[in-house]
Amino acid sequence: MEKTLAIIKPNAIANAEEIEKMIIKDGFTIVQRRRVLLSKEQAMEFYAEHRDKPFFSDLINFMTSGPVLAMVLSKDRAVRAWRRLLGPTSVAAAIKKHPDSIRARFGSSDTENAAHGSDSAESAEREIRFFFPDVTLYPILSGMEARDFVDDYVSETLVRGLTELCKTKPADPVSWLAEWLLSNNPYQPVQGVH
Ligand SMILES: Nc1ncnc2c1ncn2[C@@H]1O[C@H](COP(=O)(O)OP(=O)(O)OP(=O)(O)O)[C@@H](O)[C@H]1O
Repeated sequence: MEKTLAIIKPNAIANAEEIEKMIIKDGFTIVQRRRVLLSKEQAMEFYAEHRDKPFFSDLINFMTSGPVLAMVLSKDRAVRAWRRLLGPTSVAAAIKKHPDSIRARFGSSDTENAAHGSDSAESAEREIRFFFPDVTLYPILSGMEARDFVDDYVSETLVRGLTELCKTKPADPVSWLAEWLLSNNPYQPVQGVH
């Protein structure tokens, strides 16, 4: 499944719930979500390619004027599908040509156009890293591949954890097991020594 980055911009954050419903209805899975207030430096880095455009300072002021909701969306051809649901950059064009699109419904001007979407798979990867540095971008395994992965990397540790759980009998077994698995994961990332 392809992934893309969606941002609900400050002028549409009050409509985030309704926009999320549109996203789900369109068949996307929301893999990650994070509400953040961008600093000017972060917004300038994110929109660096537009640094010489006349609308750049308005864009930076707008994007830092309130919280944004960043989401990783997953679906077959997610980049293209999300941009279709967004509608054109210009809100006037969106209202005219795609009145059901997110920008037509929730945008208020060419800058305050409600939401963002990555423009290619490459941009999506970079932009997802920007907001979610820890996210796994590898495809989610299914079927035999998933079973092999569980056999090779999960079962042994999980059985050890469940055995300890039975011995310990904690009040909240789910949280206890989650903590135990985090502390006993044999595949923890190793910190390099520089
Ligand atoms: N002509 C313009 N006047 C004012 N603001 C603009 C204009 N063109 C773009 N912007 C603002 O800059 C953002 C980035 O522009 P870009 O050309 O990358 O559009 P986009 O790819 O449709 O939008 P986004 O990158 O936010 O998904 C736009 O979403 C909009 O907020």
